[in-house]
Amino acid sequence: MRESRKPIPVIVLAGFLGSGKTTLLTRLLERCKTSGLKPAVIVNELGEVNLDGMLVERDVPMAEMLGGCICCTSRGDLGMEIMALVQQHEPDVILIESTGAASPLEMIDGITEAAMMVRISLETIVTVVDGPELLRLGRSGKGRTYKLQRDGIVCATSLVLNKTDLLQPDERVEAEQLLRELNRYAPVVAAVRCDMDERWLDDHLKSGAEEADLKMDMKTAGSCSTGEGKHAPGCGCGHDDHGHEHGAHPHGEHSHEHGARSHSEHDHEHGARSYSGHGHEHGAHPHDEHSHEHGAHSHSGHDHVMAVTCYLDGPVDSEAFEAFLRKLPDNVYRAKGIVTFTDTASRFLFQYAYREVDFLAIRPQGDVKDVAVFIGEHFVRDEVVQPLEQLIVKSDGVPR
Ligand SMILES: Nc1nc2c(ncn2[C@@H]2O[C@H](COP(=O)(O)OP(=O)(O)OP(=O)(O)O)[C@@H](O)[C@H]2O)c(=O)[nH]1
Repeated sequence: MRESRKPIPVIVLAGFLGSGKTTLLTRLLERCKTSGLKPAVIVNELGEVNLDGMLVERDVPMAEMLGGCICCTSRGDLGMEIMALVQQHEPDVILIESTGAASPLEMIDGITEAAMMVRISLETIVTVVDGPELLRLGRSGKGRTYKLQRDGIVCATSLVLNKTDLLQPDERVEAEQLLRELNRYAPVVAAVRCDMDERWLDDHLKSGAEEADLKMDMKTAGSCSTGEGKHAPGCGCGHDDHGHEHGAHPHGEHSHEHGARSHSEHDHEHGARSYSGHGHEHGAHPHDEHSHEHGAHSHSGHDHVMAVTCYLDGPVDSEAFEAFLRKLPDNVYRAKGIVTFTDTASRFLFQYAYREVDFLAIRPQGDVKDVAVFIGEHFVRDEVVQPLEQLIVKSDGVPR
């Protein structure tokens, strides 16, 4: 158990929607496990279901802040969650994954407020950057989405240039230069699937290890430092530690052509929270009045980023579902959820980010409903939800 007088380090995982925060969270948690560190996690999602928690092992204390953006909920809420975790679990390190639409600057206030009550210290803000998206938005150099992405980069103490497998070598150089221009101080590491080396992970978790006087086997840590531009090795894993099939296509194929990818998360459910403004504009969602009719709930954390949560009350055909994802409107840039297919035995966690689709076979514990969450800018809810509802096969075996 940690000495009570030493502050517990808090690490914020920031980064725009779909950049790879949950991927990094799972890597940090795996490293905590091998290092004997006891983590606690706070997960924040724009949708009303904790899909990001799907892969967090059940013995890791986790607080969920769902249905809104951590930086827009009252700072007190974040502070209360931190205090509750510290008091109940006495973790060695607290990892906070923010929604991809959060401004870390706003979260810092909440964490600092908690620091006045319990012994914690904000050690690191790691911002995970989606390489291709950075270039796309950086080249246009304008728009609120770019501003959100830029804010995350500017206030980072550590930057991960992720998804470099999707960048040409010259594009990677351009992306690194752009990051340098936006933030001259934070070390930048390029990565594929946030596959950071052990040294990097230990450096980010180390204050917890030192303070808690726990055994961190530094001999196993790589010799590579967190230097600028260091390229982390690509992920070669086919399985995760949770007995899930990794990277499985619903038809059993591993399709590189279609960008089928693997991913791991956890599930929980929680009620939506209310907002209090901190200098953002918050409008009611224009389609809110329809949301309950179809079992879907819409929510807008920032006025231009909205999330629609849609529960599915039957299975769908896997090919039709994948085709549906590929035809999502351009302004829906993130979708994720849990589906049951008519033509496979397993249920799947699906991920969609900027036209890339991933399926992961899962066996959720407990009563987990099929659900899809769509996140984007100013999209028309029914253009997304109606085609999906038409795919749902009712108990008589007929699609709607
Ligand atoms: N090609 C590629 N895909 C990646 C990489 N890292 C993550 N992904 C995929 O990108 C998608 C989003 O990854 P997540 O880790 O869930 O991203 P996130 O930032 O937690 O997403 P939100 O919580 O929705 O903001 C998943 O399908 C991942 O498998 C990478 O380096 N390369």
